Parts: sequence; structure tokens; C-alpha cells
Amino acid sequence: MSDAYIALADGRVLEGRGRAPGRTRGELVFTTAYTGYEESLTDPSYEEQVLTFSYPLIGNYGVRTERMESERVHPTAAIARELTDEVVEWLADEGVPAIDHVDTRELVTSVREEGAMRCGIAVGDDVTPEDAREELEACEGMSDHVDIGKQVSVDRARVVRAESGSESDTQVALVDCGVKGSIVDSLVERGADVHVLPYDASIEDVASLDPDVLFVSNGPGDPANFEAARALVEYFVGDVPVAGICLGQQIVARALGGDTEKMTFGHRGVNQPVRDLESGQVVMTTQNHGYSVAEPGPKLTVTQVNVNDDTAEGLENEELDVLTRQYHPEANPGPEDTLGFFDDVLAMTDAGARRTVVADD
Ligand SMILES: NC(=O)CC[C@H](N)C(=O)O
Repeated sequence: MSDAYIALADGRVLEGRGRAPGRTRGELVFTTAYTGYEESLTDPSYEEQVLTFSYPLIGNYGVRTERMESERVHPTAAIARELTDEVVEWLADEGVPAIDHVDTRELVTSVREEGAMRCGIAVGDDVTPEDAREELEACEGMSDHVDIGKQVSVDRARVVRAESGSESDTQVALVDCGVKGSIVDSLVERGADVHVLPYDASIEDVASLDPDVLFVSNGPGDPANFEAARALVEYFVGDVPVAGICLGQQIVARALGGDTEKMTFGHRGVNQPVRDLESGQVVMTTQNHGYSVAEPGPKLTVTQVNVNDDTAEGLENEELDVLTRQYHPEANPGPEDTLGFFDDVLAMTDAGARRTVVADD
């Protein structure tokens, strides 16, 4: 008898070793990241997903709060070949079921062949395969989580200032659809004040800030379920520079007449190659997404593509001041090739343009 079961939507039930107890469900996905498990486990984009690590040994560096991207663990469960006791303790404290001694190669190849799939998890001394199957039956598809933004966004607006007590000449209105802390940090470190707004902020909420940039964050689920953020982009584009990361890119594309689609198993890892179409340069990027921009629409140009599958990694409209990335330029975890994105975003603001003129003189 095992004490941990994973019931897959394809009908199979896998056994493992129970490390942290509980029953749950979610969309089964995998990351190939070999570093940054604290960042991944606290990335709000993993809400409602069961995260399998393809790297076999997770937890070697302990549990470091300074590496966390939010205040809690977001995947509903964690699976690895081997989890350290320290990571297991953290997950157990957070009430997040954890399983190891699983053949993660089998899980990963199943997801690779059949796509991200719903699964049910049951961990504990007296659980049965039937418990995991019950969880699976109750599991909704990712697109059915129509108000997933509410689960991960701030309840009310808050501001993070570059310098406490004084106002920066760059005010960013950041729509928090489940933002990673290091995205806010990346903007603040570059001198911007960041107003973190709820995912369903209104046009009036944004207008009252008179922002220099409208920034749509990363986040979980289907971009089609973020109607309020889409409406903000549609309203402000052309008057205010617009930027977005990951879910943000998808929302911006949808707002400007483009379309998104679900990928088979997505991109999750820290070595996804991306080519810039103008320079030809390839950079290594961190990624975590299951949807992609299938159609950029009439106003956006695809400026960067994924080398593996040609999906859109960067969108731009220079005249309208729109700049987005599908990958995670904040690189937490991951290679830092792409941090310049934040400089490029801030260069779209009036203050940024003034700085460029001074630098050019
Ligand atoms: N990291 C993200 O922002 C993920 C975006 C979206 N939820 C997707 O899976 O494609």
C-alpha cells in the first residue's frame, strides 16, 4: 500500500511516497528548471497547477525567504523525484501536499505527449487510489477558473516607491494579475514608483494616477479570463505607454485585436532560447506559460520568437509605445540576459525620453 497517489486525466493512477499530506487537484505541468525552486513554488502563475520538477533533487539549498516571489506557495501540490526534508517541512507548513519517489520521467513524458492534464492528488496514511480519482473528477480545466485573478491579486492598491518620502518622476500603474515580487523590484530599482493595482482595477482607478506606464503583470490561468485588464489596455493605449510580461503580453495582444491559444504542454524552465528578429541574437530566458499569442493582431509586430517552436516571445508597436515579453525578463530564477527589458520599458516614458536626450548630447 502506498501513501500517495496521482490520478491522471488519461485514466492512470501513479503511486509515490507521501511527504506532505493532503488531498488536492490541479492542472499537471512540469518545469525543467534546475534552479530556483523557491521562486517557482511562490510564483503566483502556478495557481491551480500541480508542479512536477523534472530536475531530480529539489531543496539542496534549503528554504530561503529572500528568494520568494510572493507570500505563499501557489501550486496546489509539488512532485519531484526526491524532495529534501527542509522543503517538505515548508510545504507541509503551508498545507501543500508533496510527493516524491515518483518516476517523474514518466510524468513528464506523458505531459509532453498528451499535454498538460487535469490530475487529482491524495497523500496520507490512509488514502486510496479512489481518493485521488475523486479529486480528479472535481478538477476543473484551467480556462474554467474564470475569476482566478481574485485568488492572486492585491485586494486594494498599494504603492512601492523608489525612494521613501519622495515621488519619482516615473509612476508605473501595474495591474497585478498575480505579479512576481521581482518584477516590482526590477522597476523600483530603476527609479520608478510602482502602484500595484487589483486585477480588476477600473479605468478611473488608473486615470487618477496619471501614470507614465501601464504595466500588465504575469499571472495564472487563461488570459481570456482577464477582461478588466484587457479593457484597461484598450482604453489607455496610445495615450500611455503599455508594457506586459507573460500573461501581460497575452492580455495586451488580446486588447489590440490579437488572439491567444492554449499550448500542448507550454514552456516552463530557465533555458528557453529566444531569437530577436532584428539583431538575430539569441538569449536564454526563464519561462512559465501554458498559453501563447497565436495572432498578434493588426497593431503589434512580433519582434522575438522562441527558437524551439517559433511562438511569439516579444511584441512591439513603437508608435503607440507598446512593449511586451512572453518570457520572464526579471530572471528570478534564471539567466540575466534579458534584464534590459525594464530599461526599455522605462525609456518609453517622458522622463526616460528626457534621460535619453541628455545621454545622447
Ligand atoms: N507566467 C505567466 O504569466 C503565465 C501566463 C498564463 N497563465 C499562461 O500560462 O500562459
